[in-house]
Amino acid sequence: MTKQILKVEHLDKAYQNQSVLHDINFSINKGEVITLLGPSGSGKSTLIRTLNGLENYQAGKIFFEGQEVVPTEKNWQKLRQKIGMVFQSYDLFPNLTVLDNILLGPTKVQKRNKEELLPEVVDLLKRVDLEEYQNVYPRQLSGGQKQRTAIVRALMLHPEFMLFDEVTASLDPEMVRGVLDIIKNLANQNDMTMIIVTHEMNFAKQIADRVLFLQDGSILEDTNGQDFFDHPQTDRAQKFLKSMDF
Ligand SMILES: Nc1ncnc2c1ncn2[C@@H]1O[C@H](COP(=O)(O)OP(=O)(O)OP(=O)(O)O)[C@@H](O)[C@H]1O
Repeated sequence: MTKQILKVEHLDKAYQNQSVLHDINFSINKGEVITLLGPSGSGKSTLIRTLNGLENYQAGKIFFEGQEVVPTEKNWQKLRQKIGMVFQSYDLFPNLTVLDNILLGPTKVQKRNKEELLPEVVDLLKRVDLEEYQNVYPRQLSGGQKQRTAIVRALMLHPEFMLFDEVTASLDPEMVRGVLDIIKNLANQNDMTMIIVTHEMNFAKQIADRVLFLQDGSILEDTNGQDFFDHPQTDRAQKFLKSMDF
């Protein structure tokens, strides 16, 4: 049976007096990959951050695995053990090595011990080609390496659901592919559920089971990935794809 991971109902969000998300409704099932597309300022980052409790909202409901999320900081903290998030800025601690950055969450939040965690960290670092960098500090890494470290850090908490917010936006072009390949591998393995904000249209087309297209804070299209790229229904989405040279 298909398991619904997340459902959003009638979500409204404003910053001060500026309304940025209006009546957002969608759901995502286990193993599904959604890409969130839309012009700059359409509300993509705000929406994805709201799903992880990093932004408050004024109206609407969010359900995680069938249960309504009562939006208190304590509840979000608990949920963030199940919902991993990787941002455009890597947010690594500069005074901690790669290894210690990765171990911080599982040791502090989940109270697991370092020795027990090490084989898993090493395995994940191997998978992202960073095995040699365990004892290096973030300032000694390239942007792509930092981003791959941030992804491993998120995966160590064994999330059921991953949110990626423009993770390649600040990377040099030659670093982008490595990071996108890791996300693609994750999507193909483990039945990982994902919502991805990206400006990389080829990647979005390859990975998206579904596309949510946002415009001015509203979902204009919620459609199967292939259909969105082959036959966008709205003029606005057609124009958007053209503007992205797609
Ligand atoms: N912290 C904030 N305070 C006030 N307004 C904000 C804040 N963050 C975003 N906004 C506004 O909310 C709207 C949506 O911004 P958001 O960053 O979610 O869009 P986006 O689709 O992710 O854009 P981009 O593709 O450029 O990253 C914009 O008008 C933006 O100026």
